[in-house]
Amino acid sequence: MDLILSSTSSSISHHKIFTGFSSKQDSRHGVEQFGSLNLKAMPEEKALVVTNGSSNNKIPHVLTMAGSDSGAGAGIQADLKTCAARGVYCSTVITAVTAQNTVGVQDVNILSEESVAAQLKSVLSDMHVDVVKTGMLPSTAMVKILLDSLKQFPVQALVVDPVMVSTSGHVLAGSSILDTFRQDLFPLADIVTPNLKEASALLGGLQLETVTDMRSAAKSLHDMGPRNVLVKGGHLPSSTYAIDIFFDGKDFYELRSSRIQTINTHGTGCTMASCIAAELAKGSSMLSAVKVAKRYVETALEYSKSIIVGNGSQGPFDHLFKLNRKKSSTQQLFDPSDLFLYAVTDSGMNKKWGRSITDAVKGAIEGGATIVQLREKEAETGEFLEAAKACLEICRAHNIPLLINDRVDIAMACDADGVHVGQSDMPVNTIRALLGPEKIIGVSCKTPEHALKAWADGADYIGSGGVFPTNTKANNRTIGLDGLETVCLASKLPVVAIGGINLSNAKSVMELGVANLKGVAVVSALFDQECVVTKTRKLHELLTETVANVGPAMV
Ligand SMILES: Cc1ncc(COP(=O)(O)OP(=O)(O)O)c(N)n1
Ligand SMILES: Cc1nc(C(=O)O)sc1CCOP(=O)(O)O
Ligand SMILES: [Mg+2]
Repeated sequence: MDLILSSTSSSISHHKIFTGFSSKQDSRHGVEQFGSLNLKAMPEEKALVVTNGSSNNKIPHVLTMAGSDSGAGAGIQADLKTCAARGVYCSTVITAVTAQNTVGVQDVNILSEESVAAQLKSVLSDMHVDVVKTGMLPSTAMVKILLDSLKQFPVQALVVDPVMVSTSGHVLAGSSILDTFRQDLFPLADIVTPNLKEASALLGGLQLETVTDMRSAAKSLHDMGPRNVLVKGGHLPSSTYAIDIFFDGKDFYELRSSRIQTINTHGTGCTMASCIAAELAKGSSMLSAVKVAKRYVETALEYSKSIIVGNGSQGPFDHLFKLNRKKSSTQQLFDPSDLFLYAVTDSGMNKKWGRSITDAVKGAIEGGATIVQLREKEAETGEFLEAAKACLEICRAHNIPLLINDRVDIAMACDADGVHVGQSDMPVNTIRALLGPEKIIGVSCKTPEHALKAWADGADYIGSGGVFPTNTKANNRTIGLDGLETVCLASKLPVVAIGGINLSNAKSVMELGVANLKGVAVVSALFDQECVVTKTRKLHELLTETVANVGPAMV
């Protein structure tokens, strides 16, 4: 998935000051700080135990208020599975019981207002809920009940998926509710996540057929009061990609993922919204939550594209595709600026200079390396795994991402932050399905075609080279500074340059001044040296100085 293709500012001035939603920032829903002591309307001693974010016993908690889907692809069931897959507790308030399957919706039984109010009270009066996510809200009265409950029991964030029509075309909330959504619910929402049909209905039947239309829709919906809007373009006609527009009141972000060829798409909307809620409950910023959610859906669809559940024309997908993987709690999320000084290890060089791989990694980090890749071509598997675990500990202690070259198995076994692979290694989409949405994947690219494929396959960055001749990699084709520039200009992903880069030529690389060229990856200039710290530090200083002179395009 291409997470952010463009981010352009809107010229509108907004009536609210956007503070963003993150673990360190406040929210409007009455809780001072996520992760700090939160004394909601609860018995005092209980609040102290369950709401202190620093307590190991506190599990992030999403409450979903939605309809039950008997086929379990969407609604409450999708929300439960999504939260489970993302490591978040999920409680439920059921608004309606639908009878549906892969063919369509056969029956809808709306629960009484009393029952809905009682469910809300049961959960909110007892449990610490971080985020409320709404799906099918079949009546105005239910919206009002929710709003009253939130007044009494404030939560950290409100995610509103304005469900109106099932994918099979069944009406799940009538048009009479539109005014309530617009006037009462949206102003309290941290994000609303309509699909094209819902956005159109909310905007009085406005035709939405292009990305430009989606942008204006996001802006108009934002004017109704939510802090953020995500217009999902999954049904956009004649688009090669699944494009969503995220608008935070200031900037537009165009989020693209590959359009997976499958009929198993039932429940993607509910899943997207509940994944956003789950990530927010864990303390993510809104943009990061949306990015992870989009990638989670894309990965689940890719993984489930051939599964068969039912005989109808729209099947569910497998939310729990990575159930057998343990979840990392300290994963480094990818930041393109991490590519600035990319240290790639080499066991031969370390042996030559009589140092261990862990000492090499420590030295590089001390000298200013911003990301580390273990490239141990000769290592025996067991030895490599032990070394990787030891290096991961060092990297985690310094918040430096650790990637593994080639060996997806080693990366999985030690829970590294990601992998770097070449053109003839395991395909990126397979790696993504194995590693999940948040791991970092880099791919070596020598041509614009490689670069575009890496992006379409869901990589996070590309390594491009050899910029200069190198002795470190046998038979490596040199593409030169020109070749690097051509790849950078074609790439929709951030780029790190590699191959023969050292203190005497790194300046010429960074002086290319292409915005997505984020740094240099280096082996011998750091590790075929007596002192790794000194060489890394010198290169860091040189890069910093060069980037400062080249100007803001590089940052
Ligand atoms: C950052 C970075 N870029 C390119 C490479 C080369 O990877 P690959 O083409 O798979 O070759 P090997 O490193 O496996 O020999 C890299 N390792 N890192
Ligand atoms: C590992 C690697 N990949 C390359 C590519 O062109 O993709 S060049 C290379 C070797 C880089 O080592 P040094 O910094 O010692 O030249
Ligand atoms: Mg390789």
